[in-house]
Amino acid sequence: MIHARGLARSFRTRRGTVDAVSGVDIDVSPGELVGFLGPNGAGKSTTLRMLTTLIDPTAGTATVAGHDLLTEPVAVRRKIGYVGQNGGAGPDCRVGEELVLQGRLYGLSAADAARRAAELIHDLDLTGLDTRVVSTLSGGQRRRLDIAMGLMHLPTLLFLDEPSTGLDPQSRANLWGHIRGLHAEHGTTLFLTTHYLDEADALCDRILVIDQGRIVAEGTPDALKRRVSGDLVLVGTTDPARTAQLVERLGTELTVDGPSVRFRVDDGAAVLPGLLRELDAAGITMTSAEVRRPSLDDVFLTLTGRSLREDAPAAPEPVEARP
Ligand SMILES: Nc1ncnc2c1ncn2[C@@H]1O[C@H](COP(=O)(O)OP(=O)(O)OP(=O)(O)O)[C@@H](O)[C@H]1O
Repeated sequence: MIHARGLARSFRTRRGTVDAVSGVDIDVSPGELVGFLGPNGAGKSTTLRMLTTLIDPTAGTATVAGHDLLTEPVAVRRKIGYVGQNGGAGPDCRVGEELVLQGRLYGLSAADAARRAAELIHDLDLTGLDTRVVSTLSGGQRRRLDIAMGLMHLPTLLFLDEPSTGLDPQSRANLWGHIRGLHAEHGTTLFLTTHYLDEADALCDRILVIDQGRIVAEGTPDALKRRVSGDLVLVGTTDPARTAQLVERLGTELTVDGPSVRFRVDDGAAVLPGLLRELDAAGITMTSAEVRRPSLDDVFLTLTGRSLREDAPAAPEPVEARP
């Protein structure tokens, strides 16, 4: 669905040239839900704007939805939907009219546009809002309208630029539900940018991590987490000093903190039963046990030497768990 090779974009500014994107390769298969994760200024929006034909690359090639980005930009635009950070709906327009107009702009007949608008109003939980003026919608409703507009012409590929930025936790969770629903029900290929780790983790089948214009990692959320050196195991026992001696050969980064012993191993769940038996044999009681899988933030830290959270705005909390 997307095949990009060496895609790059630089901008000339008064202070010199900014290499916003420095040659990225991207492959997205039909039906995937791919997240493009990176801190502020990493190059996410610039990449998205190139892939959606809004700006030309300075180097590289790409096919998007089966068409060449450089030689067939109009065909690309017909096949894709794009929901930018600021949305496309005019503040003074009415929800239903705006959707129908969008459909008409993409060549749908008046009847087809009205039918499609009604479907999307239902699918994106905008029922009862079709005569409302856009500026009176809540942030979550507005974002869902933006997505509906991006879907009016039945694109096979939808680009979403930071879909949940600015939304409260409830609206975010609700929007994620809708995005998952669209993906599951219609098989729409989705490519979204985010600087929220929890969003990438909760929504995406696969994540590309971009930093300073380059893709620094790629994989499923779980596979990326496995790239960090193993699970963190925390066990509480009645004799932490002797416990530490027993676990010394099991893992690395061993620390004792009060009754708790922490260490890192490849597979925390696999070592716990054996450890429990050894502690039992030594007359030591295990009072608690916890295995912590690495977070995507740990991945980013391992890859770049700095925390993603240092750059990214804090995500609203709390958020729903992945179903
Ligand atoms: N039109 C432009 N002129 C000059 N520099 C630009 C322009 N657009 C983007 N840049 C620069 O390119 C780099 C990448 O910007 P981009 O907007 O792609 O990052 P991003 O990952 O989307 O960030 P954010 O999460 O803040 O939206 C930044 O250093 C930015 O300042």
